[in-house]
Amino acid sequence: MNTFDRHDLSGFVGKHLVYTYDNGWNYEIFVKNERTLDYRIHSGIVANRWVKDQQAFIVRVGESIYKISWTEPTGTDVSLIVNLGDKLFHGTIFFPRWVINNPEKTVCFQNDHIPLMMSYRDAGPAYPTEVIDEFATITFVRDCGPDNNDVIACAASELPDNFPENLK
Ligand SMILES: C=Cc1ccc(O)c(OC)c1
Repeated sequence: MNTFDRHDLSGFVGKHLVYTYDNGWNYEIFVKNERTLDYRIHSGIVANRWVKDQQAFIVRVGESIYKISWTEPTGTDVSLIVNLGDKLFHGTIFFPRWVINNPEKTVCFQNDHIPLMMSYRDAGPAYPTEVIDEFATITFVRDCGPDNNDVIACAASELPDNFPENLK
């Protein structure tokens, strides 16, 4: 039997993480509550995109291992494994073809453009999907408490040059 309580997300909710994928893409996530995340993207094909209050499935699959899965208004599907004990992370991103063709269309504060993103999603093309399956290294972790709206509050391009060192 498991020695951990799979329903206990208290070791994960409120965590603020920065991680770098092996392909060089740098991402930042805040686990806002048991069902919600905020994030911003520092580099990669959609650098400077940021999102608040994305609804997600968040589950515990090990003593300090969590999985987060969601589908976005753009039609992009994401599933992440966050292994806090080993500072190891794995992300699988399923990009619709239109995002690969025109990534700049998604670079915004998405919350201000939800109907537009859904219209892009519905216009497609969706296929063939581009699957990005990459490990990442967690470079920064801190606790910010649940439902904190100050953690992800601007685009990566609007942060001070010394981020994230200034947050430690
Ligand atoms: C497409 C969104 C997306 C992709 C990979 C990620 O690690 C992520 O973290 C918040 C978000």
